[in-house]
Amino acid sequence: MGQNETETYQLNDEQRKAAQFDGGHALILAGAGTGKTSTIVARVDHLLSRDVDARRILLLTFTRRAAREMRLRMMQRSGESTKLVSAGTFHNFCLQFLRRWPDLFGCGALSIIDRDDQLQLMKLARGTIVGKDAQFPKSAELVNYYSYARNTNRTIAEYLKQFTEHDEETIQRITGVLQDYTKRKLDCRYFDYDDILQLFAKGLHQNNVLREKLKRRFDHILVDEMQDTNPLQWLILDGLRDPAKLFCVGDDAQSIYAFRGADFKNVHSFTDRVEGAQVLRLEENFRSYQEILDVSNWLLKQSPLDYNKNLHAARGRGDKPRMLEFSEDLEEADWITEDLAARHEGGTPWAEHMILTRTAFGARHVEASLVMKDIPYRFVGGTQLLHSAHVKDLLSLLRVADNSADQLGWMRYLTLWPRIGEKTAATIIGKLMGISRADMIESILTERTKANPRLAEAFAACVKLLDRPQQAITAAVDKMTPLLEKKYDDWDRRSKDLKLLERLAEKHATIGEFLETYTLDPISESEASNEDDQDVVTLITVHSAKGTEAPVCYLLGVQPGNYPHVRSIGDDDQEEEERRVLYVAMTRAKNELIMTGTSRYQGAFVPYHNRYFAAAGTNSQLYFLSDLPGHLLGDDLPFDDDPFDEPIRSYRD
Ligand SMILES: Nc1ncnc2c1ncn2[C@@H]1O[C@H](COP(=O)(O)OP(=O)(O)OP(=O)(O)O)[C@@H](O)[C@H]1O
Repeated sequence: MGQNETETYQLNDEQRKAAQFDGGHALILAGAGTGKTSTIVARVDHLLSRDVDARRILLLTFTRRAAREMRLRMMQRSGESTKLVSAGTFHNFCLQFLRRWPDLFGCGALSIIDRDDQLQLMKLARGTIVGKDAQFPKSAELVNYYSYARNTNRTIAEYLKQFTEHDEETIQRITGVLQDYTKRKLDCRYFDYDDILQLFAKGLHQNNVLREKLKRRFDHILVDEMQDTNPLQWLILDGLRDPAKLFCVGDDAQSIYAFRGADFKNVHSFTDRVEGAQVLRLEENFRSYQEILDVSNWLLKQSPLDYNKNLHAARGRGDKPRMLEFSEDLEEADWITEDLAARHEGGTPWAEHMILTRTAFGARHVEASLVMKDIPYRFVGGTQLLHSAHVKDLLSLLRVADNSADQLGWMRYLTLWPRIGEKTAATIIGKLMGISRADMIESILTERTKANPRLAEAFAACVKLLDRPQQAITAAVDKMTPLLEKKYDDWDRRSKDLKLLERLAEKHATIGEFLETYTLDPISESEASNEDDQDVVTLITVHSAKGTEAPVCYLLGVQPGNYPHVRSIGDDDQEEEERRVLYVAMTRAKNELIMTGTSRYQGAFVPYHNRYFAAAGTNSQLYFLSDLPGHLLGDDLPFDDDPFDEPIRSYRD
């Protein structure tokens, strides 16, 4: 749904039936744009009208953005009382209870770490257990194994045996590294993304007291994007249901998170797992014109899987999607931004346009062109604000102020200062471990880092401001600016990001909460800087675009090698997921879908996009749109109507 739109329409019969369902558990199987979000919002309204206490409704989403959007729409529809509905991501929901009852879950204070930290920690574990062995899986692969096994609720050994070709000895060594990794994590009181769900699921299923407490907390559990739940998330829902009723909404054709262990069969096997559950369908699409759905329907029909989807448009007919081909990236980018500028000059707000990209990297030419033409934009899924080096430097101080056992944070913070190398830092960290009193830490720092008095001062200042994150950042910036100015040539540009941080922190109650929010659900630089500006173009990765829409959508890089992505070719499941990624992308458009691509692929320049692979010596079937009938597209792709590609019929025939 377009952000901040107020619903002025009536639900159709399918939606009403779903929203007012008064039976037990329900699965709402719905195609793109059929109003899943609207139906969930209407369901909450229905429950409230039946005097269900808002506090006993739980609404789980996959992203913070989706939760925010739901909260806003619930409020618009049903008013203030919806503020009492618990609406958040799976991770936030679980974390809230881990924090509330740490003893019952068996966890104390903790800091959430992101993938970069996981990699660093894994590198240390790999180095200790395996040493130098180029043949042994790299740290990134090990982090993936670790995460995938847990999200699919398997032991590491089980997972490795089933899904990799490693021999028994390697499996044992990998298990050893992962055990060392776990130990390091616990020593530093770190939690990674998956720990949150795992610990919650474990407590829920293995601790009867806890389960009874949790089960009694909610009467209705509403789940958005059910197709993206992984087995661990399913275990959580399963543990919370009965007497609580599940109301799960999903679309198997939009499942694009298999790489995180999501299993869209959770949708298919719902009625087998949840006895007596009913399946309701939503099939009328309210978002797009039929021509956009025709191309999307065609794409799904080519699949060997039966998605059983044939979306029809409530809005009727409009323009056909267009396919534009350029000889290179820059040309593609310039065309898009010129088109945008012309539309804006013609009176269309920037916000009505969305540019979808496969990856942040794949949009760099467009981003550059937007900047050059001064077009305001927000890049959702772009370069993460908290990932840039200078921001990480500053955050290292906040991290150690918040959790003094945070060894990675200390290593970064200490080595920023002159004459403190990794060895010295390691010695200081050794002294600090096990000490939790801030004044004692401060005196060790003062004693050990005499040449850099600001190092301890900055720490002391932040510790005092743990519950005033904005002021803590101001203090940290003040103390660290001379240091960072020297480190970065382009400090003027970088320092602007720190201002952004201060602004973001304003909304949070503690440093811990601030760090946690953006570690769990990262925010991009341009998203942070344009958070409050409404009239901007949205540049967005397809994965982040799920659940959103715009009147005009430009879909970048629609060309062989991208759909399916070359890396997925050969793996049937992955190829199929790629089809769903393209499907999600296409179905975001309300009025106009403009697909663009470049004609360079693997060095081969071929004039027509649907013949690249043949020219590059590759199987043309590997491009999803190679057989797309020309009549489904607008005028820019005259392939099927090519006047030179028709036998001439004699007038005598
Ligand atoms: N009954 C209705 N009448 C008119 N418009 C509707 C109706 N229901 C939903 N819409 C509109 O249709 C669009 C799609 O709705 P929504 O975003 O809820 O769909 P969705 O099923 O969540 O889509 P997706 O899964 O593709 O993200 C929105 O613009 C919404 O305002």
